[in-house]
Amino acid sequence: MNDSTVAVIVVAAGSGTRLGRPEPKAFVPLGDDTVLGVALDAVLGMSDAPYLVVVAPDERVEEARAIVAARAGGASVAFDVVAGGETRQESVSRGIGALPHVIETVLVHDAARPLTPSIVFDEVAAAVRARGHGVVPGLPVIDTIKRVDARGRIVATVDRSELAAMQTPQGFPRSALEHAYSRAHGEHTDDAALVESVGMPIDIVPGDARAFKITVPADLHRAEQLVAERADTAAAITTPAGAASVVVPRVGTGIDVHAFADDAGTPLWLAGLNWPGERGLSGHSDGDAVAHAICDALLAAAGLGDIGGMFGTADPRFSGAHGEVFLAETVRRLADAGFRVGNVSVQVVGNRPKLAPRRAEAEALLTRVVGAPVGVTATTTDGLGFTGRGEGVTAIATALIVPGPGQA
Ligand SMILES: Nc1ccn([C@@H]2O[C@H](COP(=O)(O)OP(=O)(O)OP(=O)(O)O)[C@@H](O)[C@H]2O)c(=O)n1
Ligand SMILES: C[C@](O)(CO)[C@H](O)COP(=O)(O)O
Repeated sequence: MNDSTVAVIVVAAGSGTRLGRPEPKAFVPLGDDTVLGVALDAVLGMSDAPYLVVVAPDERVEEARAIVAARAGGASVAFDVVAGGETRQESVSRGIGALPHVIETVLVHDAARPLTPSIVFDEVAAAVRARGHGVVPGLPVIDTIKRVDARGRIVATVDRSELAAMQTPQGFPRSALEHAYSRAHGEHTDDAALVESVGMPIDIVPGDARAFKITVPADLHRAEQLVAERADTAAAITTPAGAASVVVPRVGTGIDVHAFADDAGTPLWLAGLNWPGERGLSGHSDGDAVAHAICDALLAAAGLGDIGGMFGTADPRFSGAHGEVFLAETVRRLADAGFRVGNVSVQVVGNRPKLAPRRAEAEALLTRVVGAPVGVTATTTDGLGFTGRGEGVTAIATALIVPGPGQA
């Protein structure tokens, strides 16, 4: 058995009213499994197996125990299953009550977010241990948000740069979580809100688009598609029949360089974002080297040429055009050619802008436009070369794409 001091409480006791299925949401089929089963696989994929507490509807505790035992036994993971309460908060509270004494770090996770990658659990647990206080994954808010009155009339537009959409797993030192649960008043929709309410600090780390919550039928449909894609990939790689028709992914590389503009008033657009206060890049379009490098990597992988060949270098229709325009069209052309994007990794080389504070925002925006995970990293060249002298920016992208039937 594991001797971890980390526990994950998986809350699965909700009824799933908004999903509108006869069975509670965690027991709804997902692929050849259930929502709960898929969520547990993600937890059990952590690099160090945690202690597991599953909180199930009162009448489904034994069914949940069988689902957990089938997996946790093989993984030598110690676990408990307890009955939940009327609200999520009550269910979490009952999960906390089932923690063994040795546990020091607690992650609370919604079973309703079954496709959360295991690495998110690892990162949240590591961050809680390193910082000694609460850590929750969040994504930047992409839509414009309005405050609305009871009549449905807009009262104000909220500054979304101050907002983040909360996901789970939400991690806390055990002592902080227990303290907050023993002191908090009223009902809170997540554990961070409850811990905040007693004045304890919580940090946000980047969430993951795959950690979306299954709330309404469209979410379940999206999860089913992702699970089916995962199963197809696994079958292609692991089964003898699949080996004969294995789908070979393709990779492509793209590099783009733009000089900083002479005019200090030129706005900077990079990674799809506007960077107020930073000098812009020169170019026929908006000079977004990150978006352009990604386009080249995608086009190269698909054998569709490059961004210059596709959009020209002086077409007046693209004068000042934002990177999103080129990216969206590139992805569309790939789809027409029978490819879908697996993932993209792009590195920015330059002194400015400092990417780290807005990395999550850039990744979320690019991920949305590309329709697949986009990771963004940044580095400097220790003062060497044109990037080191602060004369411009380089971006280097690698894209992995998957051919559809007939393309392999
Ligand atoms: N009494 C409750 C309510 C919710 N949850 C869990 O909290 C997570 C987030 O809740 P939500 O997605 O809102 O689930 P439901 O309450 O089931 O959905 P609905 O509000 O549509 O009924 C889910 O994993 C759910 O199982 C729980 O354990 N106990
Ligand atoms: C915990 C949570 O998933 C964070 O986003 C969310 O608050 C719970 O969902 P609900 O729909 O508010 O119950």
